[in-house]
Amino acid sequence: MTRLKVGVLGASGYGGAELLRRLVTHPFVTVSGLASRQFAGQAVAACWPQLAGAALPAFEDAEAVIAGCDVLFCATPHGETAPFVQRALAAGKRVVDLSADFRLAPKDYAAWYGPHPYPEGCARAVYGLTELHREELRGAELVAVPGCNCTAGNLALAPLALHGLLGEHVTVNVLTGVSGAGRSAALGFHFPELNENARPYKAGGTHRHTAELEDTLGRVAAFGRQVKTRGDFARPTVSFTPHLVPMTRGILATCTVRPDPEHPEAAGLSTAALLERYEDFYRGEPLVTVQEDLPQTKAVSGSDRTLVSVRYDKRSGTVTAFAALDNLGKGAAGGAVQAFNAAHGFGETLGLFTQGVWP
Ligand SMILES: NC(=O)C1=CN([C@@H]2O[C@H](COP(=O)(O)OP(=O)(O)OC[C@H]3O[C@@H](n4cnc5c(N)ncnc54)[C@H](OP(=O)(O)O)[C@@H]3O)[C@@H](O)[C@H]2O)C=CC1
Ligand SMILES: CC(=O)N[C@@H](CCC(=O)OP(=O)(O)O)C(=O)O
Repeated sequence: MTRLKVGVLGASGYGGAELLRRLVTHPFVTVSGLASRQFAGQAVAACWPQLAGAALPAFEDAEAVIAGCDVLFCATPHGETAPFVQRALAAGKRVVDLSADFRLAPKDYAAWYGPHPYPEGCARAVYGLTELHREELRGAELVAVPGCNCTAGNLALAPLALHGLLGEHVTVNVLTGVSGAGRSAALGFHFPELNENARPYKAGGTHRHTAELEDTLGRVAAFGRQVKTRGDFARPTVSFTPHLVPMTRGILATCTVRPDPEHPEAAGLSTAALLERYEDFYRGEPLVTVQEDLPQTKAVSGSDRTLVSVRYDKRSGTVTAFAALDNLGKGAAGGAVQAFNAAHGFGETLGLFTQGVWP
């Protein structure tokens, strides 16, 4: 099979670096270009010591990267990315976008981000959570890779959504590593401010990932296991609170719901019964492991796996679902390469890391 020429925008950022670490090992990919404004003209090692010696071209400007590729990965900030995507699609390229620019319908994007820079593009995008959109991803010209917090929360809760067990209100709390804020994060992300510290942020229903959580859970409740990106469906209300904790990588999502006591399955709920439903839901998934042990972030660090578990609290009638993933792995670059593989009919784990590193 001929190799696809793949270009990466935002290659000097954390998401970009993790894309390169995966794409250099992919048997059906040649990395044809890397873009950075800060490092244009320099070798990759000038920016990334961990990639010194890898078979990668020097950084150049974004337009040259777009012109030279078959498939473009965008690891650039939301709002800045849509114009690149528009130009790449117009030039007949396929796009895998790690930013938030094509995840939501234009009216929802406007509510959380402001006016959409290229609203027509949204209709061409497939949401890149492969476990739920695998069929729809095949042949997709534009993949909108989910956010890291949403990947964790939605993988934790999707089996409950399928069974109608979300109840009236969904609470999603995440602990997130600092690399989630990107390499260019500002004051407040420096070591002295983070070390020995844990702090919530964007609380009170203000985090832009709330819309993505509600979208995905609504889709699963409405359409079942293989869902469509667009369409009419009711959304649950999600209360989402992220917490920044002093670790480099990782997301741990802890999600609590109270199923309707009148629901036909409510009387038979137990942890064992829930784990069985989760195992059914994720059976055969190469990158999601359902386990009885409670997930922890170190077990997925450096990998593209997600660990999921669930508990029933009989006393309060609540279900708590957990997911752990690496925000730069399954939560960004790993999820992106998995969706790229699904879109192109490649083996889904090509280029990916199915095991983590420990310690
Ligand atoms: N970090 C994470 O855990 C996750 C990140 N994402 C998303 O992935 C994308 C990248 O995030 P991350 O790698 O963390 O961010 P970083 O801040 O680490 O990197 C951002 C990259 O974008 C480039 N860039 C910034 N502004 C522009 C611009 N106007 N035009 C062209 N290039 C630009 C920068 O390169 P230079 O300045 O050299 O040009 C840099 O390479 C974002 O959309 C983010 O939301 C998604 C899931 C998880
Ligand atoms: C620690 C931290 O700040 N995390 C970021 C993660 C954002 C992210 O990467 O998600 P997108 O792809 O949607 O931008 C946040 O919570 O906003």
